[in-house]
Amino acid sequence: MSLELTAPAPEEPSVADDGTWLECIECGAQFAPFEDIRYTCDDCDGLLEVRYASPPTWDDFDGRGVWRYNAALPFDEGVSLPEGATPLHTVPRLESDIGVETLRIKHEGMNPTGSFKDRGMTVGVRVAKELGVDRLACASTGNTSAALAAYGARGGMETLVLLPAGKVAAGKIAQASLHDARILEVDGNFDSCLDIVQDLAARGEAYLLNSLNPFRLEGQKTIGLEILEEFHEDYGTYPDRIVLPVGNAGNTSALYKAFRELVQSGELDPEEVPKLTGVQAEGAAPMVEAIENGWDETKRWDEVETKATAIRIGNPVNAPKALPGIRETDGTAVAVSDEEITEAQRDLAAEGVGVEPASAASVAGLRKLRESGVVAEDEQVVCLTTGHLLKDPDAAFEAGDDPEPVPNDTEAVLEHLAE
Ligand SMILES: N[C@@H](CCOP(=O)(O)O)C(=O)O
Repeated sequence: MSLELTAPAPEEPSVADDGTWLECIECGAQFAPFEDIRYTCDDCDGLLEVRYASPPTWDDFDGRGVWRYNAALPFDEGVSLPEGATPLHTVPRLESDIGVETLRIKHEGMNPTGSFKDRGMTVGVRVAKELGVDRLACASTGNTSAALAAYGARGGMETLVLLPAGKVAAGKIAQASLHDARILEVDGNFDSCLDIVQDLAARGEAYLLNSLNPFRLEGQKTIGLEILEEFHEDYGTYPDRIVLPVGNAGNTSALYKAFRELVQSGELDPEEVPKLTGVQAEGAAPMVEAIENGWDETKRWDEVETKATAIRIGNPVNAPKALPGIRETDGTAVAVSDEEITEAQRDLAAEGVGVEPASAASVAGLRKLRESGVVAEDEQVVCLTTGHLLKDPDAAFEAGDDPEPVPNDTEAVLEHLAE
């Protein structure tokens, strides 16, 4: 495996603030982290990454949840609900049915607002406070808006969310609404919403907290750190592969960064880095297209459709970070149909794990890759499930069984059960 490491400068650059700085992944330009607001490189518009003079070691970590990993984050604590420390479920029947040596499910739906976005927001909203901004904003297929609304409320800040009209699951809008976000429904898809939010941010109207913001991804790195720690505790090894749903490609980028930092600090052998394996819905699969064609960038899909609304995205902004993450860890990407997603949602539910459709894409993708022989039977695999079942009650009703009406009478109920 050729795990390319972009090592930090041997000496801290002059822009470093407490050993932390921002660096462009394209041209290497470096910026002070908290003096000005920027999301991309001033010189070439490339994506930025947060860099640290001292990458973390396992011994640095202490406590529970996202802030256990503060040695790998820009602050010691954040605006917290708290988040992280999600379960790594065993699923014995599914494991044997799919036919891999080990299958564990990292259920990010068990975060405070029901998705992994909370990990990014606890850091992102803390940074917003450091920068002294008033208004936070995001484009969202739903989960980011729910998390931003809750963490913004926790931080006492104004929040603005732009959603694609008619394409956001009910649970997610309810969350943004009750947490008092100002909700704008745009007559367009998620990618158009993000274009507008980027324009608003560029005009200084709001602080952008989508995963284009490099600090969001710092919080999301902790998913990878938790998986490695817990898996190692249980098996004495690290997983061969981590399979994850891909929308804006923030998690793929974040996990890759977590692994690179551990390699840099000598805590992880490049050979032990799990293969990052992305799964998209067939109707919204620009990353799969880029991986299959060996492209260095994705082409924007203007028309996207899938019942997995959380990954209904045609222009993944983090593709320049995520494509190398998949390639350099020897991973792959695969597209699955909506039917395969629903089937996987039922499979997980049969093990007691309730997830929204996009989350089930990881399991659907694993099954497909196992059937085609890309994933071997002796592999140890972790699938990431990104959001809770209750996020999308309509999809759950559609995938599950209908309630049966019965008379208000015990004998009649017994008769009905005997039918
Ligand atoms: N699925 C996401 C889409 C936005 O992604 P982000 O990670 O860039 O915020 C959502 O829940 O809105």
